[in-house]
Amino acid sequence: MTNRPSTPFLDSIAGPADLRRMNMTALANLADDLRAEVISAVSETGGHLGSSLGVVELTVAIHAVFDTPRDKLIFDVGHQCYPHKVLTGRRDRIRTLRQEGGLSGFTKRSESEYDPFGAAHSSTSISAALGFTVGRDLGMPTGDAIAVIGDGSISAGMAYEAMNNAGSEGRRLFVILNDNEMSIAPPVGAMSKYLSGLYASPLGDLHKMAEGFESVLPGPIRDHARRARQLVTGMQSGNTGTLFESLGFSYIGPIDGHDMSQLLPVLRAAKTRATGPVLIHVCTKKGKGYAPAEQSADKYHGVAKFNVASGEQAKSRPNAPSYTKIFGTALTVEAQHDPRIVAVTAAMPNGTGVDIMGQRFGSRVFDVGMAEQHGVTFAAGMAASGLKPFCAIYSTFLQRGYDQIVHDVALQNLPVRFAIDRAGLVGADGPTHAGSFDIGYLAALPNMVVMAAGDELELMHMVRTAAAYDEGPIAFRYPRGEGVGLDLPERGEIIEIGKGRIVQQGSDVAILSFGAHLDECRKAARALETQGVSVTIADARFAKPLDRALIRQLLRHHKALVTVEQGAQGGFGAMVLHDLANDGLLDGRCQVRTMTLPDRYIDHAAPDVMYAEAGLTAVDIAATAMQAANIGLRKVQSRVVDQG
Ligand SMILES: Cc1ncc(C[n+]2csc(CCOP(=O)(O)OP(=O)(O)O)c2C)c(N)n1
Ligand SMILES: CC(=O)[C@@H](O)[C@H](O)COP(=O)(O)O
Ligand SMILES: [Mg+2]
Repeated sequence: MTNRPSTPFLDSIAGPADLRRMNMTALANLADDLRAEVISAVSETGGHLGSSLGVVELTVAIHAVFDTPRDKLIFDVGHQCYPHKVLTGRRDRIRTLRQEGGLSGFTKRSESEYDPFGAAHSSTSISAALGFTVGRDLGMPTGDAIAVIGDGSISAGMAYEAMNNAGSEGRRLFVILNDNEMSIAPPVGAMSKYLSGLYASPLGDLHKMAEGFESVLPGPIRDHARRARQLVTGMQSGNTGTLFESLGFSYIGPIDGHDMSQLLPVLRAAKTRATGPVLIHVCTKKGKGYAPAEQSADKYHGVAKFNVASGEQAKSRPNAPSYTKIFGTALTVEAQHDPRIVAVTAAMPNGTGVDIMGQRFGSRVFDVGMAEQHGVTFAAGMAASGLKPFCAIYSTFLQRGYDQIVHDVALQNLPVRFAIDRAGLVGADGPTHAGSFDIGYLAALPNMVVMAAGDELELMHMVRTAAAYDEGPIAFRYPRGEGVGLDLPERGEIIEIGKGRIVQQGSDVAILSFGAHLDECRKAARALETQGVSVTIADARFAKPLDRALIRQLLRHHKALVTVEQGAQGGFGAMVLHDLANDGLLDGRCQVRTMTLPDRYIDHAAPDVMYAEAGLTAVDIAATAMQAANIGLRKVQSRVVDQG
């Protein structure tokens, strides 16, 4: 166990109710202890450190002023909730964060009454908070609702939808904008510039304060605020105030989100006076109070385990480059060959690897901010203009832009290329981030071509194939993490649309893999072969259009055909069943089984543990093949385990 910090103030409290009896100095001391505890805990678990450090004082102040859990505190994304979890009865488990059986890395309703709403996908907090205010006003047993949303997350369309509605509803609602001038990368967009302008003036910290709040503020802050507001209002003659006020919110701020002498009176004033929606603009530093984080370009947004003294992170020693890196490099090669190739990311240039292309072709890479819906249709417009857009969005986040894929891309048959990273189970981020559904939701769409890379070489082929394919929309998926360590060429080959490939030829059972579980299928085949079972492995490559000839060939020549995919029911296996059933080929001569993720959500753990929980290991695949072919289940399990 690494040495734990001394945290006397934190040790002295049992929960948020204790904070309401503490004075400002004690609360500031508590915040210092809380920061030390979070740094210590995350050094042992890894996780979203930077965001959590930025809201330590804010979290203490909110719990000190509001009556949580009756008042509902809703964090947007929830990656910054570690201080909140320590304060709300989970300090004893904080070092299980993001580990099998441990605390979630995000807020989660089933984890605590202090987590009234789950998160992880951004920009949902204001909508949820507004929902709680309606509940309150219609007599449900709930108090105030406070949404804490970051400057990155508030740039998403859903946040505006919610503010627009909140402004017209006029209900008492608190939105705290946590503005640290960072998303995962530095923020982009006009909103980011606008927010910077709100506190860039020389009028000191509190140059903008909503009318009516000054009267309940303590002396020095009140006078300073009144003077500042009068100055700003005078300067902006004719302009009633901020964007938020135009949306029907009272606006307070910007205030220093690390200064308890500002946070406490402002939150108390807002709580005392608010009769409608209030937005409190709080300026913070991502990574605050931990030098390695503050000095890092990404502010330690997502870290591995690390040494507290040095900040040095535990380096994973992958045996191969990540799929992400291979994608980014292959895309850059294609961009060299074709000036029409452009790339779109939704605030994740590094996570998707398009930053690699950006280093060479910066003017052809577009970061639209946390705005997947816009990003998809933006790419559709690019395609309609004759460009070749690669829209690189994680599988789970692409869900945010589904109607745009249907309505703006597939229906118009526009050649948008979807590079879908984090396909399948992703590990510590858990079920909110699992890339489970893209196969089904894309293969259902007429005009859509749906591919999945069986390994990193296949990914290179698919990037080149997508670059060359201009007949309509095309998508290719690949998992989080590294490939199997293949030697890779300079550039991939173009593969024939709708054609799969035989990986090895056998005769008893056939395993038809779609995507990167191909390696697990190889392990299953090896185990089966030691038991005298002859196995064909085929890589489908396409869920749409299917390689119907290959599937019929497998069906004709084997006792069993097992499909395997890193996706939910209703995906690749379902497409195969549709095809066979409609040709009357499911006559039992060859038994067909489809292996998918189960119809439930898999809790966070290491990916291999999650796939075991999902029933998708090599042992599971081998056993399914044996059962389907009605071949006695000999000691398959032991062989697979022995081979590892
Ligand atoms: C819909 C969606 N897209 C992308 C992400 C990935 N993501 C997680 S946090 C983050 C940046 C959040 O920035 P901000 O809201 O400013 O919070 P901060 O990290 O600065 O505290 C992004 C892009 C997400 N969680 N949800
Ligand atoms: C909080 C959030 O949604 C992102 O930070 C996400 O955790 C990134 O996932 P990767 O670590 O797979 O890039
Ligand atoms: Mg931010």
